[in-house]
Amino acid sequence: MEGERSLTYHTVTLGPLTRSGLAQAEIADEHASGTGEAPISRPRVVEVPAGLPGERVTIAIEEPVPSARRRRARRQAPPRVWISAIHEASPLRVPAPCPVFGTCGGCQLQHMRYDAQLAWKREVVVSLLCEVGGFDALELREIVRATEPCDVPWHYRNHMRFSVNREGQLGLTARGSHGVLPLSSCPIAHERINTVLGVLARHVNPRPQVLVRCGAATGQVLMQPAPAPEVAEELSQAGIEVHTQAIEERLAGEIFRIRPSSFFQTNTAQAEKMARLVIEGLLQDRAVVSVGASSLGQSQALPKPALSERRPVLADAYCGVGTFALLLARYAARVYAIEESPSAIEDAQWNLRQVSNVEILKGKVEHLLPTLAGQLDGLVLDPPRAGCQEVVLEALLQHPVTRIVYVSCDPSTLARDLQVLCRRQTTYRLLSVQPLDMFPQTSHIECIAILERQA
Ligand SMILES: C[S@@+](CC[C@H](N)C(=O)[O-])C[C@H]1O[C@@H](n2cnc3c(N)ncnc32)[C@H](O)[C@@H]1O
Repeated sequence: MEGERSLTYHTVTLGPLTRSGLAQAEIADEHASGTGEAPISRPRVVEVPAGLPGERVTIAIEEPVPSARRRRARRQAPPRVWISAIHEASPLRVPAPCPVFGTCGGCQLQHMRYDAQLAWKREVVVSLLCEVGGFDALELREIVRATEPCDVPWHYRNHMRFSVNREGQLGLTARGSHGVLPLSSCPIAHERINTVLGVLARHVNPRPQVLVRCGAATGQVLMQPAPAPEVAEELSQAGIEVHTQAIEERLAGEIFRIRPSSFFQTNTAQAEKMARLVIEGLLQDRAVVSVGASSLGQSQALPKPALSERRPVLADAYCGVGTFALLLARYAARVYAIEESPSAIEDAQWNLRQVSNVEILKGKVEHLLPTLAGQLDGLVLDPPRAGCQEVVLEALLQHPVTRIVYVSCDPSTLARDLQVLCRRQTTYRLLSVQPLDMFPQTSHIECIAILERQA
């Protein structure tokens, strides 16, 4: 009936996790037979937040209210599902510290032991590389490394975008809805962001959103919009001097300026490891640099380049504020840094102001890389979640580059692009894929893949 919600309870054994980190549960769904006889029972799979494979649980399912708009669009909203009782818990289950875990759209895995999160992430990568990438499961055993853990898998996020509800309360949005869950702290936000959140929770905040960023290594805090004077005063008493235009962050011994809308890696400690993996992946065999796995995560300047070799010509495609370009400059004859966002370009120009061998190319990678690829010895690709455009991959097939390091925040588009580069054509060989836990407690997976041109 229109406007009435239906709520049912089912006791089930939970199946595997989806790639979004939700447990699958099969239930029997009853439909009217249409003949006036007994209803027909059909199996249906629902996705259960905060569940783990093999657990015996009772789940509550609240069907959405059918709206005329959705009926016209022939689109049914997913039901709201939650665990109402756990009868047999998985040995992988741990208490989730966040009171809104399971309801909040931010985290999916707080209830899972951290070592199991890491193992699950590797499995997701392997299965996508098999199913989408067309790679053989046996060869992937060697190629896909164990997920690189985050040393402290809490309070790592240096960037949070909070939503503000009609009452001016700040929070994160509930899973599958626009409803705001008011918060005064978040267990994955950096402690300085939580200090800000604690102060803002006592005030009526401007809608629709408040962005808070902090330099994990510098301690600087940026807010947008700028806080009202009385809020700024309270923040100052809490030890936070607010920046509104840009902050600085230190990574691998270099300082980067970051403006509010420029991309910067969300987890500074893991970004440091990533930077080392990128440099190592691109240059290791050139005897230009040796950055062993043992040095991962050490917050110090990168090693000096050897002087013996011809220095390579490199490109940092989708370069953001110039992170990899700046770190690679000392090892290269020339680095081309490609970026389309005006804000990130402005930051990159500042961050690269003291290096003379980096050229910033403003525009889309798909427009600029095809004419550049033929000159390159090495390339970093770090696209957004959508992965690389077909024209970018085509250019890399037409003009093979000796080494490519592909940094990906979505293993499904990584697998799709690797299929083109290494399987549809065998122009490149996949040397390694290193999952790196940039986003602990969530289902997001970051990977660094290293490709070599086939002889
Ligand atoms: C995942 S971020 C990587 C940034 C940088 N490599 C880093 O580690 O900080 C992707 C970047 O690509 C830029 N971008 C997205 N689509 C692009 C395109 N088609 N051409 C050029 N840049 C693009 C975004 O503005 C963003 O800065």
